[in-house]
Amino acid sequence: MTKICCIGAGYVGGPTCAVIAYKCPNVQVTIVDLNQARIDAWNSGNLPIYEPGLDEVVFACRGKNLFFSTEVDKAIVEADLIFVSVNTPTKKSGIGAGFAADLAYVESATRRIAQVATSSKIVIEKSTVPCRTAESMRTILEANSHDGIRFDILSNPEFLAEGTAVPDLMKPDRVLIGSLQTPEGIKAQQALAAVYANWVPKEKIITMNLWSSELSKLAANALLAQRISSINALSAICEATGADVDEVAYACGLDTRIGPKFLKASVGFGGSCFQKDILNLVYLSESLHLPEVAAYWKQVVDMNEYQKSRFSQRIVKRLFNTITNKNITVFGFAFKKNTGDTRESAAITLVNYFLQERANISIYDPKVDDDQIRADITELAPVEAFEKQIKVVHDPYQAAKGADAIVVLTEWDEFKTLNYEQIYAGMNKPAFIFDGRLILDSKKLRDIGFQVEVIGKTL
Ligand SMILES: NC(=O)c1ccc[n+]([C@@H]2O[C@H](COP(=O)([O-])OP(=O)(O)OC[C@H]3O[C@@H](n4cnc5c(N)ncnc54)[C@H](O)[C@@H]3O)[C@@H](O)[C@H]2O)c1
Ligand SMILES: O=c1ccn([C@@H]2O[C@H](COP(=O)(O)OP(=O)(O)O[C@H]3O[C@H](CO)[C@@H](O)[C@H](O)[C@H]3O)[C@@H](O)[C@H]2O)c(=O)[nH]1
Repeated sequence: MTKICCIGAGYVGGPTCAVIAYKCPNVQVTIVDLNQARIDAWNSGNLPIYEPGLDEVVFACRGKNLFFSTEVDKAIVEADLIFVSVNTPTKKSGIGAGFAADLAYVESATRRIAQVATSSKIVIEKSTVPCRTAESMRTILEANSHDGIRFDILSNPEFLAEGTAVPDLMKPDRVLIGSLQTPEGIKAQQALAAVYANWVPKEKIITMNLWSSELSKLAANALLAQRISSINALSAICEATGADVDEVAYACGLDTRIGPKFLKASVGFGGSCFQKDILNLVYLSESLHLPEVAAYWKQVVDMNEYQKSRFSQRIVKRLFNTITNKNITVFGFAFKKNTGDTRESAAITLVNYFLQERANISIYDPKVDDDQIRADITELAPVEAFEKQIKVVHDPYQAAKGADAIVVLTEWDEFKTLNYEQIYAGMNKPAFIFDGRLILDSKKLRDIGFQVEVIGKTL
């Protein structure tokens, strides 16, 4: 029986390897992590991450061919293939701070493999890493190889999006497997391809060289984020001219060369990947002495910051140039719908801005934990300000009671079907609603009596 170990039981390692176990009953999968609480949650009825369809997958195989454990060394020793799926956050200090990826976790997982392995392994880079990281991993592994043990390194970046992780994994657009183009590298590539071939059509399993595979991951995220920044840049022109950004996106998206996806204007992209990976690409470009290339990609992130600040300023301006002591209700704190994840969520930036303007804020999100909201906000603002000015509320109607304005920051479907007559009745007048996700029926809201402001539209 093939044995797979996955180091890192996070948003990627957990769902990815759970789906492998689900689709490959003849493969034994052990997902390990140093974080005991996370592993305990994976072994409980309440999984540590919310993803539609994930419970079914995990509960179907857990205890059969899927295991969660903190026994990292044991799982490494037993495995034939080892996924390294640890976090690679942006460095907060030292060389490259604010841009470069922090590879400390990748390195420590790699060193652990080198230290404890007693047989040859295929080591798979699943984390998103700068181009040529596999070379450093190989150097560490080879320097620590002993007793004729061989390590082959593959790059197998993950393209799942949060909120749709399970369907993305079940039916991926493509699976990339990069390897050194040596006979051993190609053999390792085939071994991993054989695992995916249990459910992914052969033509979607793409093999290529290691560096192309590593760079393709950063490139795909940069191109996706660039589309959002492009439509957001156009949303500013729409607001200034009377054009409607949804109509512009629709018109452009009908061109088959452009396509309709990822052209939804918004308050700005969030999530743990886009900003981190673009900054990583910017750093890589600078390290390669390509300043023009670095500046080009940096602009995608700058435009995203501009969009958040532009929307905040529009809110204050419409609320008669002050929100001090006004009641602002925030609908949605997650970085996108169908996830409880708040990493780099636009809501964090906006709520902090409202705090600085000394507004009273009530926040409603259907999935994000209260503690998470508190942690995100107090990372930037004093705890006293949080205590005094912020309430986390578990009911949208309660959250909007007595509000001067509602600000929609996450595109949760439930926000479309709330009873806005009831909400309007309980708000201060004039009652404002700011749609940062272009999901609400503006006409209906205006008929109720709301003052409605939508990104990329002048109503
Ligand atoms: N979140 C996504 O949607 C997504 C999608 C594609 C790729 N990625 C990439 O995948 C990687 C992982 O992302 P994530 O969101 O799953 O991160 P995460 O923070 O949710 O999970 C990483 C886990 O690795 C564990 N870990 C760190 N070092 C370890 C070690 N030495 N031994 C054992 N466990 C260790 C941490 O405790 C943590 O639980 C990142 O490089 C990210 O860029 C993320
Ligand atoms: O038209 C759009 C599409 C998305 N977003 C926002 O963009 C952010 C990112 O969304 P999405 O890409 O759907 O979620 P992620 O989970 O961050 O997934 C991205 O990042 C992952 C981590 O690298 C990759 O694996 C995925 O392919 C890539 O889509 C969110 O804030 C969305 O609300 C928009 O504003 N407009």
